Amino acid sequence: MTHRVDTEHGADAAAAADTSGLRATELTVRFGGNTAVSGISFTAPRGRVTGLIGPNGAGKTTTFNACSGLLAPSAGRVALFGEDVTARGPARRARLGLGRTFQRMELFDTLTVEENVALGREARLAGSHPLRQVVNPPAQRKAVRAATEDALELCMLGQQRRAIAGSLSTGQRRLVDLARVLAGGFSVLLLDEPSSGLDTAETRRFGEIIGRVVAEHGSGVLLVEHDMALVMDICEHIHVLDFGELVFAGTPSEVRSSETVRAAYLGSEAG
Ligand SMILES: Nc1ncnc2c1ncn2[C@@H]1O[C@H](COP(=O)(O)OP(=O)(O)OP(=O)(O)O)[C@@H](O)[C@H]1O
Repeated sequence: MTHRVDTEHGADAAAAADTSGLRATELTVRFGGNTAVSGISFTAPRGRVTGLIGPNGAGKTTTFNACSGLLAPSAGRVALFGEDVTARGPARRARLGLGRTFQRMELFDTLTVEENVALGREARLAGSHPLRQVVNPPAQRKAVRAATEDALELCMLGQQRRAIAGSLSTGQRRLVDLARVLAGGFSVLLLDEPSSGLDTAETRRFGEIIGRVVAEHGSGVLLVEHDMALVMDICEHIHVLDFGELVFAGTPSEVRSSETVRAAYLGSEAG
C-alpha cells in the first residue's frame, strides 16, 4: 500500500520539493558553566535515516531539544528546509514539517490507541502540543481519520486500535508513539531512543517500519539510539558525539571501524 504524502499545508509542498531537511550549524548549548553541546554542525536530509550516537551524557537529547525548539542554543543556527528557525518556537518548526518523539513516551494512558494516534494529527493541524488542542472543525476530521488509518496500518496496530494505551506492553506503546508522530505527516522526524524497552524482535520490526517511512514517504529521520545493531542496520550516515563535540561522522562501516568512536565508548565505560 502506498501512503499519502501530506499536502494540505503550504509548507509541506515546499518541504516535498526541498530535500535539505534539518541543518544545524555551529550549534552550542550551555547550561551555566557546562557546555553540553559544543559548536556541532550536521544535516538530517529527507529520504534517509541519519544517526546521532554517543555515550551517556554526550549531548544527544540536548541537540534534539535545540533542533526542535525546546531549548534556545547559546550559539549557532538551526534551519529547516532552508528557513532559519533558530529564534522560532516548536510550533513554527512543527508547521514547517519537524516532528519528534521523546525518550520518555507521553501517551495518554486512558485513551485508546486510535485516539492517541489521532491526537498526533490534530496536534499538527493546530501546530501545538496535544494537551492544548481545540476540537477540529468537521472539515478537518476526514484528514485526521485518513492520517490515523495510514499510521495505524504502517505500524501494524490495526488490531489494537480500540485497546486502552495504558494496558499495552512497552513494545506496543513505542509503536503507538511512533504512529502518533507519523500521523502528523512531518517531513523530518527526530526519534529519541525509540527502541528503548523493546526486545530483539520488536526492535527489528521497529527498524522495518522506519525503513518504510523513509522509502514510502521520503521522510528524513534523525535517530538517537543506544541499540547499535539498529543504528548500524537502518542509518545511512551517523554522527558521533562525545562530551558535546562531534568527534566522527561517516557510514555505519566507517563508524564501526573508527578508533575515535571506540575510544569514546571505552572512555565512557571506564568512567
Ligand atoms: N537541563 C539541564 N540542566 C543542566 N545540565 C543539563 C541539562 N540537560 C542536560 N544537561 C547536561 O548536559 C549534558 C548532555 O546531556 P544530554 O541529556 O543531552 O546527553 P545524552 O547524550 O542525551 O545522554 P543520554 O544518552 O544519557 O540520554 C550532560 O552533562 C547533562 O548532565
